Amino acid sequence: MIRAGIIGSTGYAGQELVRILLGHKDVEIKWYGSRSYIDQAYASVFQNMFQLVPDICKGEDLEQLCEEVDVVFTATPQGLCSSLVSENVLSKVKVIDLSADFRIKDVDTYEKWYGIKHQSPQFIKEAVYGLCEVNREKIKKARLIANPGCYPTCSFLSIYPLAKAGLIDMKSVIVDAKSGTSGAGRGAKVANLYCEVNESIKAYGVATHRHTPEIEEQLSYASGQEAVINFTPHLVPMNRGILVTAYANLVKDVTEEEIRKIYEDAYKEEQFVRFLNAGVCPETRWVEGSNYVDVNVKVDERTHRVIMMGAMDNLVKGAAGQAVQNMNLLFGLPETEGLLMPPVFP
Ligand SMILES: NC(=O)C1=CN([C@@H]2O[C@H](COP(=O)(O)OP(=O)(O)OC[C@H]3O[C@@H](n4cnc5c(N)ncnc54)[C@H](OP(=O)(O)O)[C@@H]3O)[C@@H](O)[C@H]2O)C=CC1
Ligand SMILES: CC(=O)N[C@@H](CCC(=O)OP(=O)(O)O)C(=O)O
Repeated sequence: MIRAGIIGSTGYAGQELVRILLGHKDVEIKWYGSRSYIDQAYASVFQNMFQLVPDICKGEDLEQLCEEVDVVFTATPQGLCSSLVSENVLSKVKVIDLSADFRIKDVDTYEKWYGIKHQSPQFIKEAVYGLCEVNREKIKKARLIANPGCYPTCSFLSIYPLAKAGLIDMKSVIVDAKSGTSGAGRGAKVANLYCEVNESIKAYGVATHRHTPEIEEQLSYASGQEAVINFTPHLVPMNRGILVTAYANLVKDVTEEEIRKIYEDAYKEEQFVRFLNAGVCPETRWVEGSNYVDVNVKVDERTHRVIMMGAMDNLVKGAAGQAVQNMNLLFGLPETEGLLMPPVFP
């Protein structure tokens, strides 16, 4: 059995990790980490875990934790993982960080967009960006995984086949994205109260959202060119889900059929990326609770642009599910272990 510890198990992403790992036949959760609920029963924080989790919450002592487990998930705010990780820790356990601390390779870019000083830049280079569809082989050998952001996962997987094929102008990409409120975490914030979110939809972080450099960096690697995007996230009144609609100028004359073939080839071996039939638009309701990303593409011949669409569950493929997918690769397990639950509907 793989022994797992979760720092931040009392947040939304952490709770989703608990839910998924409880159904994973090769994993035993040994450490339910928290900051505010130390010594309290985990099931008193999340009643859905009543009679399923008898454990008591513990703190975030990573040095102690790494004596007791094989893998540590950090589902904590930006800056925490980088302040805890050390050579000693990495020599003993695998670390999968759900925050952004190790996603961006250039430390100045991280510090500029996140507004905080990086606490352990010496580990940025070795950290592997945990997008399994692209970095599978590197992930298998890693000690430290930077689990991708929710918007970046959905945006990147929607655009990736055309970026890689060199068919779109990488400075013309516009990503319009929408997220349910669980994306903002469980912490109390006025902006996330029911009356503030319900019956309304708004853009936020316009031209300043911290996921912009992450998406640009990954698209640059995929295309071999510098990607510069406009990224606009929106908050929508639903619990879970991310929807991406991305636009780009085509740089060659290609037919819809040719483009569909590129997507089919890119994703035919991918268990968790579902390339939909022509004309079917991805919807968050068809992926909720699952590790699937649904994508589709449409050429607008009139404007010579292409529209790339994606939908996924921000807490599963956008966070905990992707983290478990990474863990499976790190421990030589089938990548899909514990992750084949079908989407929930209605
Ligand atoms: N929500 C989402 O859709 C996604 C989230 N992520 C990332 O996952 C991480 C967690 O996000 P999310 O679950 O939404 O956030 P939440 O606010 O819901 O949860 C944060 C968790 O971190 C714990 N925590 C906060 N500060 C500390 C600290 N100083 N020491 C130890 N533990 C601490 C909290 O403990 P306590 O409850 O005891 O206060 C809680 O368990 C973030 O980095 C986020 O960017 C990534 C992709 C998607
Ligand atoms: C709706 C909402 O507020 N979403 C969050 C992003 C989700 C998240 O937690 O960020 P990471 O994926 O980088 O970890 C935000 O915009 O800041």
